[in-house]
Amino acid sequence: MPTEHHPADADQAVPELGLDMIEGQPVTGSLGRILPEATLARLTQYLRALNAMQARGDEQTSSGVLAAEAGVNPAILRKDLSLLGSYGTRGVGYVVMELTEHISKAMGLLRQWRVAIIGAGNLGRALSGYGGFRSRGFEIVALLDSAPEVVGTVVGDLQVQDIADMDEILASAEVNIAVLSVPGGAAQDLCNKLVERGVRSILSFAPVVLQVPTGVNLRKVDLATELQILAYHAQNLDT
Ligand SMILES: NC(=O)c1ccc[n+]([C@@H]2O[C@H](COP(=O)([O-])OP(=O)(O)OC[C@H]3O[C@@H](n4cnc5c(N)ncnc54)[C@H](O)[C@@H]3O)[C@@H](O)[C@H]2O)c1
Repeated sequence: MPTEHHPADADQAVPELGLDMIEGQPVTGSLGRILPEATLARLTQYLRALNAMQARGDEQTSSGVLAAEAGVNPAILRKDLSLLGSYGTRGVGYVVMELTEHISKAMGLLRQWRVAIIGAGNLGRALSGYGGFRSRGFEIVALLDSAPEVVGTVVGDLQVQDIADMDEILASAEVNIAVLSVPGGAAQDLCNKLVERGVRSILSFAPVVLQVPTGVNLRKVDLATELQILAYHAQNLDT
């Protein structure tokens, strides 16, 4: 079992953690390496578990407890945290607040991200009405649509704006992340326009493959794919 050091000790042992999050660029670890996608996904699980610990007043935790609450193997957790230059202390473990801040900093979550949702249909309206983004550092600052009957309607504290005014809206609202919740046929054109206007982080729900140039981060959410994978596993359980 690897020795664990307190994060405060780690700061002394590793004076320059080298954590950096450049807008639109992948997160890099203590050695300046890009963190693996799987590690990034697990870091969000650690944060969720740490937030739950904070909510119930736990001040310290161990890699074993954190791993169990995050649903991850403890050895993998220690390896992930070592990529951030973060170490606990054997017998003491991690200070919950410090580790939360450490992971949040590495992931670029100590700043507020300004999100525009393009497409104010069923999905766009549901997303913009969800209160859980703001507390995690993502503020929905604009909701845009092209349909005349949708533009001007109100969702929560946002009024749907006309996509024709996208340029001014992106600039004035200082948008740095865009969410595409439009039909597949409209997605690539909108994606191109967003990139042309300097948006370098795009999350798409559209059921199409989108092309973006180097330097733009595109992520896709596809519940249908997840369901199909579940169906495959369910079928194997039945046989
Ligand atoms: N990835 C997933 O898991 C998932 C789940 C549900 C829906 N979807 C996809 O998300 C998208 C939205 O689904 P929905 O149910 O909200 O559809 P919807 O028809 O209710 O809403 C789409 C909205 O996009 C607007 N729109 C169309 N073209 C536009 C353009 N060029 N500019 C701006 N707005 C435009 C429409 O006016 C409409 O309000 C669809 O592509 C759907 O397939 C994905």
